[in-house]
Amino acid sequence: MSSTDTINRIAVITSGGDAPGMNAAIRAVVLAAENYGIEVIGFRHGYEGVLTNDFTKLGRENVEHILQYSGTIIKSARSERFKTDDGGREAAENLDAHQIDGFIVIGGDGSFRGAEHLAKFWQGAIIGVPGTIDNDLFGTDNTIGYDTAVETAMDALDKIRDTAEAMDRVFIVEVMGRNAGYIGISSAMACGSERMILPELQKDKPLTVDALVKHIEGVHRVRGDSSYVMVLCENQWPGGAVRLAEQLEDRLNFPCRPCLLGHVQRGGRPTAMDRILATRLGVHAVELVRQGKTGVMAGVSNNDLSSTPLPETWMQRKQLSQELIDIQTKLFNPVKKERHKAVQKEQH
Ligand SMILES: Nc1ncnc2c1ncn2[C@@H]1O[C@H](COP(=O)(O)OP(=O)(O)O)[C@@H](O)[C@H]1O
Ligand SMILES: O=P(O)(O)OC[C@H]1O[C@](O)(COP(=O)(O)O)[C@@H](O)[C@@H]1O
Repeated sequence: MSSTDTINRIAVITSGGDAPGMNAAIRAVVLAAENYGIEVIGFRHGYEGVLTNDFTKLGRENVEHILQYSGTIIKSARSERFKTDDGGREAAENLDAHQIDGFIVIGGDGSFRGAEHLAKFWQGAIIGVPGTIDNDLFGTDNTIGYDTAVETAMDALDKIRDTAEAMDRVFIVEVMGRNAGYIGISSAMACGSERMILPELQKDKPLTVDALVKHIEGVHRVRGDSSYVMVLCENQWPGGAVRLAEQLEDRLNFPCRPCLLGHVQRGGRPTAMDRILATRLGVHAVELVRQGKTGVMAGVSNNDLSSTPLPETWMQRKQLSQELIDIQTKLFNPVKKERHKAVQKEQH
């Protein structure tokens, strides 16, 4: 394995879904590397660029003023070809041809699986940097992009609430997260949503149209005419928010509107939190390469820098906060509160 003295050149890719803050992470890698006299090259379009040898040299002048922009200056992509053994071997040959000592991949769990795949064919140091809006990686408090995505969802939900409240409407707002409920629960709490449909809760006790209708009617009974904003995580309802809105409208006989936030959540100015996280993790990744570490993800745990073996990042499940779930589903659930009051009245 490489040691501090032998690190001359590092390659970096952004892979999988782009996330706000990826540019800040690239910048941090380049500036930290330059500090140690290490050259950096960026392969474009993730692993695909490593296969096609599509690369660019990255120096201070390329990255100085990019941290306020989302997207990624070296582009991101998904590559099916890389997943094969031939793909892995070809990528390794290209990295050797460039005399790369360390490889930094900024992406999500799929990209880290790709890093493990590469390690079968390539001997250099491989470090993962968690970049995904989904926040679904074990070994780091937050992933790069998550905070910005929640801000974006919150902004949209606040706007939806204005119309919902003015017209006493039900809205179903679909947020991203693939199969994780982090964006869902955080944006729901930040906006005082009446109901959330999260993958983590659906697994134990899937919600039905009947249960949702009952809840909406319960909220109307408690509050009178009022808005009702539901946060639905993607992939949690057949047909998504559009279908669910139709099903509810059929039963309730008043307007239920769907709203899909989609890729809006992947763009926009990264929040300060994401820029700072990305900067810390980019620098940390370079330091890990210099220390001769490989096969780990650079993370921040309890606000301290950490490193976690790559397979653990996707094999161990990061848990949603039970405290947040309880506040949303029990303490602040208007219908549960009504029942609680009724029980208290009976007891006196
Ligand atoms: N099991 C795997 N083996 C090899 N490469 C993989 C594997 N899973 C994902 N990859 C590579 O990582 C890329 C990004 O993965 P993907 O799941 O799409 O995004 P993310 O990293 O955001 O989770 C894939 O297109 C593929 O090139
Ligand atoms: O970019 P695509 O192919 O539309 O994929 C959408 C998916 O990407 C994400 O935005 C980010 O996920 P990844 O970081 O794992 O790619 C998910 O929330 C969403 O399910």
